Amino acid sequence: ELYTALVDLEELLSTESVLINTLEVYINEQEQRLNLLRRYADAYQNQHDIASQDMQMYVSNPINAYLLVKRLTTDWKQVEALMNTNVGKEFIANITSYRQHLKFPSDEDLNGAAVALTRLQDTYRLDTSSLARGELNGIKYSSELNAADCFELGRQSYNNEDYYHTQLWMREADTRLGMEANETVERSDILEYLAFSTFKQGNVHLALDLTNKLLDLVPSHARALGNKVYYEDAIQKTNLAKRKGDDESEDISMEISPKNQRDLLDPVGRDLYEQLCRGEVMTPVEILSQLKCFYHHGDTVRNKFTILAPFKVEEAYTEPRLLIYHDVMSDEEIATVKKIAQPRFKRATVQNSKTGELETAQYRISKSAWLKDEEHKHIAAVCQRVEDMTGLTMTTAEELQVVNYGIGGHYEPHFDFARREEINAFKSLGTGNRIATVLFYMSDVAQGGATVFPSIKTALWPKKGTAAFWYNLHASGDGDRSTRHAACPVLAGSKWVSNKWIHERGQEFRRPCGLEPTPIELTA
Ligand SMILES: O=C(O)CCC(=O)C(=O)O
Ligand SMILES: [Fe+2]
Repeated sequence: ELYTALVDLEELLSTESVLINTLEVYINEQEQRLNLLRRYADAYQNQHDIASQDMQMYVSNPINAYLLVKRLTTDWKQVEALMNTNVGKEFIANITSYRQHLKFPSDEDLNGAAVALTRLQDTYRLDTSSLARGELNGIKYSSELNAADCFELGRQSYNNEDYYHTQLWMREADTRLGMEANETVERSDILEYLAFSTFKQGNVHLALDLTNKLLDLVPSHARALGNKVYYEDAIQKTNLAKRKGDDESEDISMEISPKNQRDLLDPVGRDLYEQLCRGEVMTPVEILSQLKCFYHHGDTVRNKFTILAPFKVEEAYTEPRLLIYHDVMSDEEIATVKKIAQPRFKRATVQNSKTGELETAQYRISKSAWLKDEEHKHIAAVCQRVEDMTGLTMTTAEELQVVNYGIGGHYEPHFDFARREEINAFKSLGTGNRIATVLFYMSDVAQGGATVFPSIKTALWPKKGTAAFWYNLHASGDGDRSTRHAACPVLAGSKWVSNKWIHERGQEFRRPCGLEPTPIELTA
């Protein structure tokens, strides 16, 4: 699961460089072998030409006779031996041993990376051709995809039964193939996937057209012949049914699959979420006009430092009160946190609300690790800072969770607090629910990666060193459902955040009334 964090992908580049070296050495050895064989062949040809001029004369010379026999016995044995040398075997054995100590991606990684690309494509409305040209929102970042690369994206989508993206990428593969001097994929393979995914998307006529095109290329294509009959049959039945005026059987076997699996989930909510991620929806002006910036001194008795250097706080929303603290994590602290977290990264899990089990899920793609205060003075300092910022006790807070998002990494809308219906959540901790969240941004993100709150139409854009703060619970202890939030997919760059989740126990006299007006929850 390397694709889930960008830091892991970096290691793949060292794997690649080892492989490139190995391949170079292999090619050299093969070339040497072939050169030697070439020399043998030339020598044979040379002698043979001489012999051909006058064969009788040639063999009547005892030296020639000897040489001829020699060439076809011991010499030829050497040629055979050379032809037989399996240089590759040794190299393959080497590569197999690399697999034990170098990072290699798996087929699952390939699928994950492909799904991530299609997710970015949907969320940020990227058109397939621009993406294939290596452009993200008009900015050219990477190399282009060739027809075979596009074909593979289509094939991965197909394997995930995502026929919408199969169609998009197979069409792009076809377009790109038309421009290729050295074709990287067979057109018939593209057409086969394209026809079938078109059928799956409900367009039998087009599926038939495409199948006919495929049969023009490969008349004996067995599956295409079978499908052609099947599609023609389906069309005929539909026509027949139409003539009979029998509405019910109109769409025989034409199951129309949704755009993709995720569109099955609450389309309105998804739309708003994606608009926020794209920066198309912003906090309503009537809220914006109420927002202020201020200095916050915190507990100046305990921490005199904040008298001189108070926290710079910016309100991002009123109710729930969303606060942005500027410059609350130094570059040095960030470097420490990243360094300690990286070797411990594990794919982030989510709690199954029915079984209580932790499991991985497509809707949360990142890697994370937990850091204890004792591990480094910088980690302890960050924890103390959260106490100074919020006035809440850290004695019942969770350890610092550090997160890195990989290609298309994201976390779909969720609550940080446990809902009543959820089994097990936080029970074992004995510290109550997650009363508040502090989310530190430990990197800037080139494109995408906002934290968005759909219920309040607000997006926070990552800025290195800042932190967001909000209460997840009303003063009553009930969850504040308007704090539902998500991490948008990262489009370009690497996103690092860390979370400090603060719990209820110990806050009885701490939650400052002044800082947080708490309306009575009406909607729980
Ligand atoms: O990364 C983000 O922007 C939000 C992360 C988040 O919501 C979480 O980890 O609970
Ligand atoms: Fe969250």
